[in-house]
Amino acid sequence: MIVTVTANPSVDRTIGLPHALARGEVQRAVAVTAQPGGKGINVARVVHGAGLGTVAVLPAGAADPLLTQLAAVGLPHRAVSIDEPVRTNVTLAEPDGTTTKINEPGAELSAGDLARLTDLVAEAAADARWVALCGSLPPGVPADWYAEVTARLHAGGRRVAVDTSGPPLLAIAQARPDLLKPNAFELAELVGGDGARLEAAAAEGDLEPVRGAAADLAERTGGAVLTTLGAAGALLTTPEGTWFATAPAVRVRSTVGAGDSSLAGYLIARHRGAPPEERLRTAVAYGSAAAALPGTTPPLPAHLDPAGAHIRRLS
Ligand SMILES: Nc1ncnc2c1ncn2[C@@H]1O[C@H](COP(=O)(O)OP(=O)(O)O)[C@@H](O)[C@H]1O
Ligand SMILES: O=P(O)(O)OC[C@H]1O[C@](O)(COP(=O)(O)O)[C@@H](O)[C@@H]1O
Repeated sequence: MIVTVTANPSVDRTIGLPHALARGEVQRAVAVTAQPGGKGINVARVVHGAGLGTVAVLPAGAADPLLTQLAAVGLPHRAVSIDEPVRTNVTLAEPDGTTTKINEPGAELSAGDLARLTDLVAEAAADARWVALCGSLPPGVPADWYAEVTARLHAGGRRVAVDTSGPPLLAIAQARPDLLKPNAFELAELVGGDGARLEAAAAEGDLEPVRGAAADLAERTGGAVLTTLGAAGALLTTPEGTWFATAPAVRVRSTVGAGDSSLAGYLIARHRGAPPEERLRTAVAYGSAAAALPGTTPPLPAHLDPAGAHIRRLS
């Protein structure tokens, strides 16, 4: 069982444009979709699609459209009821696959909401092997909440994966999560440097900058670090070794949910007892399959091209 936590869920509204985005001009959308979103929800949908047990934990009012959407897609979930509506995050999708995301701050959680969410996470995690804490934190939630929840889950013998950014990411390393999933920009936030340069160097075959940065981070957390590098692939750093994988070539339609799908792929393979290099292969296969699908559509096993990922051991 893999439990996911999304303190700041969303309804993802994807607006398809017929041409490249033209700032300051009127453009007509060619397609508009609304899908359940938020990082933990996306991870849980991929895990569910792979046939593994999962529960997504989140805050949302009983009549919120997000819960209707989750019921419609059949995702097992448990929600703490809140008063404010769940946010809407907008993606502008251009024909060449360029995606521009505008994420709202999210529904504020009161101290009582947060206490109930924290208790629900502990309760849902009772049967879990892994708990994935995913995404930004909404207003009202302190930046060290993931660190606090991680300590509580560790005390109960659970393994914890974290995918976040900004202040909650800076606060998590000292809680020693078992797995961190930064992208190149988040890795640079944590250890310094320039994320775009890390990704560009990796795309040109120079893996040393990202290898060194991820090794620094892994030393601080003591756990594994899965650094995703967009079209350049991903790097897995563990106490047993470091591996790089190229991403399978795909026609990109929407990269929204690609990183979440990578994390889900890693956890699916880990849950099945796969060795590190196969976990990495599964992660990039899921990430690239997500990038080839529209909006926030979660990839299924049938969408994967694991042979399209080439794995190299670096150390
Ligand atoms: N343009 C792309 N072509 C192929 N695969 C991609 C592309 N962009 C992302 N991916 C896949 O999705 C994974 C996660 O992407 P990334 O952009 O690093 O994550 P995040 O969404 O967290 O920023 C990558 O490791 C890769 O497998
Ligand atoms: O919590 P954040 O950082 O605002 O991100 C939430 C957004 O990210 C997503 O989870 C997609 O994430 P990735 O593209 O990084 O996989 C969307 O579903 C959601 O709208």
